[in-house]
Amino acid sequence: MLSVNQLRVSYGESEVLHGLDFTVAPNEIVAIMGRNGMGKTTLMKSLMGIVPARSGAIRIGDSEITGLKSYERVAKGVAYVPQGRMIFPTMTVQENIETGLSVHGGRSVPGDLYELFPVLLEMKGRRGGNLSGGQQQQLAIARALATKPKVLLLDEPTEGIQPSIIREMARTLRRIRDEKGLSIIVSEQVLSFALDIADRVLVIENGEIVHEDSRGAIDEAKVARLLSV
Ligand SMILES: Nc1ncnc2c1ncn2[C@@H]1O[C@H](COP(=O)(O)OP(=O)(O)OP(=O)(O)O)[C@@H](O)[C@H]1O
Repeated sequence: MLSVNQLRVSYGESEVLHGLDFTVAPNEIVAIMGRNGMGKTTLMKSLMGIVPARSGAIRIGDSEITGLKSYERVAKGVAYVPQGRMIFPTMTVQENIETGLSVHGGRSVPGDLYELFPVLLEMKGRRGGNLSGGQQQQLAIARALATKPKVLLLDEPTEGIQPSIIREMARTLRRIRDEKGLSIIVSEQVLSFALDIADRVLVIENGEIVHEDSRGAIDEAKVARLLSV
């Protein structure tokens, strides 16, 4: 569904991603792991069109999206849950989700979103800023799903979230993948969460993919070593 070829990204003269190659299939969850500063957020932002690619190609199916603006990528089926969630704090839960509907001209929040996240139904009239961190993360995921994506990008979704909620989030993401057949890319530093959800783990170090394992054959010790300083 998503393919990335020789993707290079720079900030000014400083190249941060040095020619990444990977694909993500429909129904597949890929975890991009790596220590702080290794380029995970930059990769997410470049897939979303927030930072430009210096060279290389990003495709959704056969359609190249490398030069497209972010909103055009959303229309092509890419959705993004940024690090820190970035929900709209003064808008209600329902209004936050509705911002995602406009992409396809929908008016009301589809029931299946509230089915995935019952807590959001309970709180639909509350301001986003008054929700807990875990609830805001669910809201950010619901808002992304409202755009009916083919590829869902999540940047460090577990950051600042308590362990019981992280386990629930893992279950929900697997359910979303199974029910909607999405490709999910999640950047992560928490190994237990990645092992819980990922069909494949890629480890990024200094802007290059240095290790790749598939579910069932994940070399936990090696990945843990790459994640430790
Ligand atoms: N706007 C920017 N201008 C210049 N350099 C940047 C910018 N954003 C990030 N960088 C640099 O790019 C490199 C990769 O950063 P990035 O944020 O992608 O890493 P990360 O793996 O997501 O880390 P974290 O886990 O802390 O979010 C780092 O060396 C960082 O200092």
